[in-house]
Amino acid sequence: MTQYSRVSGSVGLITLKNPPVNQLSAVVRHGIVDTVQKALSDPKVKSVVICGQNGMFCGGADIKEFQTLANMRGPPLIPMIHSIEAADKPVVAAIEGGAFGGGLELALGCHYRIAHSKAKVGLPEVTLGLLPAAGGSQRLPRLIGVPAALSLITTGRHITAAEALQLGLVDQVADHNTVDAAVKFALSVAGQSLDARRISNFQCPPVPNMDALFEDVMQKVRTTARGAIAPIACVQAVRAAATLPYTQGMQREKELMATLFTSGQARALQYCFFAQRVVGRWSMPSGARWDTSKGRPIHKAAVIGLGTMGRGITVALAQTGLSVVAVETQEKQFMEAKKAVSNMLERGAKRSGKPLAHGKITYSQSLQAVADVDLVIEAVFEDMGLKKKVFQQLSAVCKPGTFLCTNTSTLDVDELASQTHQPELVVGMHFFAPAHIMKLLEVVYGPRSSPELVAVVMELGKKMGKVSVAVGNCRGFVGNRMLKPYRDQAYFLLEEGATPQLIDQALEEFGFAMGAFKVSDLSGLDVGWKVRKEEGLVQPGGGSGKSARIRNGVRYSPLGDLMCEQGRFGQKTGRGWYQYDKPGSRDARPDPWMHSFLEEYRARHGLVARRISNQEVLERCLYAMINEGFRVLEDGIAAGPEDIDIIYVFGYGWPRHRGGPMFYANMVGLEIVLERLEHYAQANPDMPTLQPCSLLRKLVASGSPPVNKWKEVIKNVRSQL
Ligand SMILES: CCCCCCC[C@H](O)CC(=O)SCCNC(=O)CCNC(=O)[C@H](O)C(C)(C)COP(=O)([O-])OP(=O)([O-])OC[C@H]1O[C@@H](n2cnc3c(N)ncnc32)[C@H](O)[C@@H]1OP(=O)([O-])[O-]
Ligand SMILES: NC(=O)c1ccc[n+]([C@@H]2O[C@H](COP(=O)([O-])OP(=O)(O)OC[C@H]3O[C@@H](n4cnc5c(N)ncnc54)[C@H](O)[C@@H]3O)[C@@H](O)[C@H]2O)c1
Repeated sequence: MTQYSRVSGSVGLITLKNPPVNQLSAVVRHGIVDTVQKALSDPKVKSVVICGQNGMFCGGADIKEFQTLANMRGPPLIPMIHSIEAADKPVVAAIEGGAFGGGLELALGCHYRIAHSKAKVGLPEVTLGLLPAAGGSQRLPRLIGVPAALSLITTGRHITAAEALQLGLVDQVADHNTVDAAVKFALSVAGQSLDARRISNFQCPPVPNMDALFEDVMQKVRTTARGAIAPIACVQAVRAAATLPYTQGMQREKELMATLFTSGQARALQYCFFAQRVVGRWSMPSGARWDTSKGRPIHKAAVIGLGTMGRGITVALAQTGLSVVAVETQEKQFMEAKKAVSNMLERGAKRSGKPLAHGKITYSQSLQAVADVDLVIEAVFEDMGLKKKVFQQLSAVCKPGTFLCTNTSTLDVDELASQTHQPELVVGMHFFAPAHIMKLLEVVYGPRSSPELVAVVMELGKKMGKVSVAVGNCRGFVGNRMLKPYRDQAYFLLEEGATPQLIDQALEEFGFAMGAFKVSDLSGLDVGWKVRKEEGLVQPGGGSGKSARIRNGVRYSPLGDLMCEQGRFGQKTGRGWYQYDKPGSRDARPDPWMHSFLEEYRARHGLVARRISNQEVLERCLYAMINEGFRVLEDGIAAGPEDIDIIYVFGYGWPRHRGGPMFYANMVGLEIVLERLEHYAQANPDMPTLQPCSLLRKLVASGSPPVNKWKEVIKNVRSQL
């Protein structure tokens, strides 16, 4: 709703009231239209201020209303904003908290904008698969110029009030009560001419070499968009602002929006927006939940092992303001880590403009130094024997009640918990490399983990700026468990006739940041090789005969092992599935050696290469992964499809505009996924990961309900077990 009052004698004050972010629902739009009308027709009112309740101006259009255009009721935003701009009394937007999307567009329709110094503004529509279609794409370039508008609209980034002032997006920044400041300002401009304040009348500030600018931006956007269409439409809309009269520009904005609105991408991105919030409302099979479990404050934390991961985790913790004890036993690593952490912190401070967090870290080579910390994150080598020893030591050294967390990527968290005096105080905190940058944190609880600890760790993840997802304990947890069948299929396709480039290209065209083989080169082929050797899966020379490609009755590809035997560990050795200029280089080039290597391999194993289509690559890799996702849901390892999707979008480079693997399966059609899996499983009886999981069958049998209804089917399936 919208509240109206007259203040300071002659200022009409309109307050948007629609928790949580004063989003512009139909009722709010009605309220704005009515109250603006009231203010303009009241002769005692000389100027108007629009603000939002609870320290928030407006979070934009109500995204929940975006199911279909036809469902949108109430006054449309565009004429509402036009009538504010056309008003003959000055209208001032008092921006507290934030003005985003339609909220900022509303403010751009006002004649003046005053923002609190802590407020943020932005046009994040592109992140929802849309563009600022209530005039934002046309007004912003007219106000702040084409280059700055392109930067804001194509990225959706939020900017501070200071930056907004510098760009001329707001007229004044207030340090104290913004509404009071806006009312004072409104009184001071009452009666003044508004001709020069209506942005739609402005010409875009001229840009030299405009064609070149747009070509350049379009090229950059196409490269980074990875198949997303909204950023491209945003450039086209700004181009219309720069080249067409306002009314025609608005028409173009409308046409572009109509295309985006009905695209599956907008649905996927809006699903991701809500899914990200759903995963914050975690629950455990025991019934413990986010809203009934209370954590306790963490003042001091420790990190054990300062290798690749430990360094990033130390930085992420220090940046939250915590005191951190960083422990590393090897002298060389110890010295290198200190330098590396310090450099990472400096770079982070430069990027964020926030002060350095150096002083908060103390370094030690002894585990005794962690005796008084509240929480420990272990990040030593991925070796169960070593980790068990470290957990026994931690349990002996730490004060009672200390939370013990492991950053293992695959090992059994319960087994580690069983090494300690208080197994209920042990969970996994699975960060992704680089740990201070990557957004995802998998929080892995076991059957004994205390809800208090899960609450603490989820909260800590939030403070570190992570998207934390609580999942159950199993090999590889959710992310790496689902990655295995995906990778296996990529290897099998190589054996059957594909090349690393062919597979990667298909996956990158789909929208992945990197294909499976480029990722493998980046993370190092030796990591998996070590694990497979420990598991007794590796036969020197790849073995021969039928058994060479079968392990425990299941198809196995020794290709990765053979690559490692040749010292081809990926980027670190300058050779892997691709070749690189030198070790450590990132520029992957196809390696002709690979051709003869694969030919020789196929000949040895009696395999006849066939043509593999992009469709087969996508179906086999993605559907195998999705099938495992259904098993994860069936096993209760993830609470719902949203958890899986968020893990993949934030941790594994899954294209956000495709919503995550489970949402994608739903978009493709569960019956189609089932049919294709059945087809491939029949052709490959030695690949059980292609055998459709029973939950997928049950979902199809219950009419393929939309993804937000799956939880009900899963609940029924579990209750029948
Ligand atoms: C032809 C047709 C013409 C159409 C015209 C188009 C107009 C326009 O260009 C389109 C838009 O404005 S598109 C919109 C452009 N605007 C945006 O993209 C801004 C989206 N919002 C945000 O980025 C963040 O919420 C804030 C930064 C506002 C606050 O961050 P924070 O303090 O960390 O809080 P939090 O945890 O994030 O959210 C709290 C709760 O609020 C909920 N909710 C939030 N916004 C909502 C909305 N607009 N709606 C509904 N709900 C919204 C959110 O779901 C959550 O509830 P839940 O029950 O837990 O799920
Ligand atoms: N590298 C990744 O991409 C990645 C991603 C997610 C999780 N992980 C997991 O994180 C953990 C660490 O991986 P990493 O890549 O950082 O390994 P790393 O080899 O880079 O670092 C491990 C560090 O631990 C130190 N260490 C060993 N024993 C120790 C002890 N008893 N006390 C203190 N320090 C000790 C080593 O000296 C080394 O510096 C592993 O469990 C791994 O599975 C790694």
